[in-house]
Amino acid sequence: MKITPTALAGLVIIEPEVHADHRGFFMESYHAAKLAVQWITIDFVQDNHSLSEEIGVLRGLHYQLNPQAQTKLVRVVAGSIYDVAVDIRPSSPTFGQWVGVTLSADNKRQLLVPQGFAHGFCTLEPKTQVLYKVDAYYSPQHDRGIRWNDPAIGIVWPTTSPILSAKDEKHPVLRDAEINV
Ligand SMILES: Cc1cn([C@H]2C[C@H](O)[C@@H](COP(=O)(O)OP(=O)(O)O[C@H]3O[C@@H](C)C(=O)[C@@H](O)[C@H]3O)O2)c(=O)[nH]c1=O
Repeated sequence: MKITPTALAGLVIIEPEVHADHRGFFMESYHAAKLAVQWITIDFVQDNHSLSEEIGVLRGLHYQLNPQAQTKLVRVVAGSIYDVAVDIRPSSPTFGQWVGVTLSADNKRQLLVPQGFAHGFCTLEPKTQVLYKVDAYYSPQHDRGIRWNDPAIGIVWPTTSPILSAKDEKHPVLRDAEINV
């Protein structure tokens, strides 16, 4: 398992070891003890799975307020996404900065998004399926969003006209968002 830090503290890319043979491949997609060796210990409690039918489906930018803030371990099992995390930790020296990584069924990369980040992704292929583990249960009362195209954040998405949910069309910009994470 290879762990690569990003420019944002705590946000890391994880690449599992892939064992390929004539049948296909095998990999440990999650291994608590191997992550613990790298000082990453998380008690995941919920697994999520989404399917996006079209290219250009954008889900985000999402987070939950305390005490239901979530760490997310994101991976793709069909298709590919441009996966984005924005640092919204109020006291962080990188507050408001973002990182984007391509995750695909082929590259098998995972993005570990810590609590204190807003998260979103845009599909790069039709019929893309995303799996992610979270360490706090979904809580609609704590669920919040930030506008995907907040100019102050300046994310360079793969499309300027994404397919959005009704909810994601209405989020405030970061400056107006509630962020007691
Ligand atoms: C996130 C979530 C949603 N739901 C329900 C609520 C709603 O009826 C339906 C669809 O929810 P949403 O529109 O919020 O789904 P979606 O836009 O896919 O939300 C997800 O986006 C990505 C980027 C994340 O980071 C996730 O944490 C999550 O916020 O599923 C659950 O039952 N449990 C959950 O954990």
